[in-house]
Amino acid sequence: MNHGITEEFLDKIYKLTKQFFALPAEEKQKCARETGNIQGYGNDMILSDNQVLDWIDRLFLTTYPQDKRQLQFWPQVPVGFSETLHEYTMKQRVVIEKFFKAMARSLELEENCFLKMYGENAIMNSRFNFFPPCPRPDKVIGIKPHADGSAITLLLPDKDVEGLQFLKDGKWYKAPIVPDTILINLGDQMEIMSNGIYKSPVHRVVTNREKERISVATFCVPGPDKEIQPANGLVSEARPRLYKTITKYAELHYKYYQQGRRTIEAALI
Ligand SMILES: O=C(O)CCC(=O)C(=O)O
Ligand SMILES: [Fe+2]
Repeated sequence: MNHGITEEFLDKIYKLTKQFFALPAEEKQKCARETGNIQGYGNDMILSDNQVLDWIDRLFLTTYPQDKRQLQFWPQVPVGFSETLHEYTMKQRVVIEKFFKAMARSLELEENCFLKMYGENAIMNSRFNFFPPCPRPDKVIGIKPHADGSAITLLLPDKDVEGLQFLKDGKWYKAPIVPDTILINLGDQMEIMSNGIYKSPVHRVVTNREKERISVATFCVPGPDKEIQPANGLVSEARPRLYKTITKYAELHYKYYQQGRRTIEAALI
């Protein structure tokens, strides 16, 4: 809320996402991911033999910095998809900057403290998720329990179909549908920068027998050259430093995710 992006614009993203996934398979395959590349269209990635796959189709695109875009994976149809994604990326950048400043102020830190660590050329990856109806929702999960490996994630959950759940004190709680909202989820790298004051919550997506569901998650990730560590102002004798200095956290995160493990454990001192 108060993100300055109109409901009309968000509706356009929802509509284009639905239109993309409704295309015939051969049309979507034009954006298909190639082996060893995370960008493009495909199912859950297979990284090991005994992995339980998520019930999901996805289109994963790096949207920022612009020279990291691999435009061969950006859909030509539905018409307007790529232009709208570019526009959304630029609007999100404004939200991200404001959000990091507000987070720093909330901890009585200099307002650019997180932004400086996060970097000017931080990466944005947008993941368009499609969860088809699933005949065995009791057995199959849409996205298995995980915490995001980003600093923050800007999420557009489906406007009509629930599915996202958060873990708190050992229990799963449904995230309510709140129209016209971008849900900002804190990722592990924000937990590290805040020395554990802000937590990166574990969440999952459950499947559903009758209805398909979509969501659009934009992961905001510090560039690979950036060192991420607890902000100086948040470390004291009373509150010792909890995490190591980390770089390239995102790479570690993919491995841990597929093993159903929490990456943040690797960062603990
Ligand atoms: O589909 C959703 O609502 C959440 C997606 C999610 O957690 C993710 O893509 O990391
Ligand atoms: Fe997530």
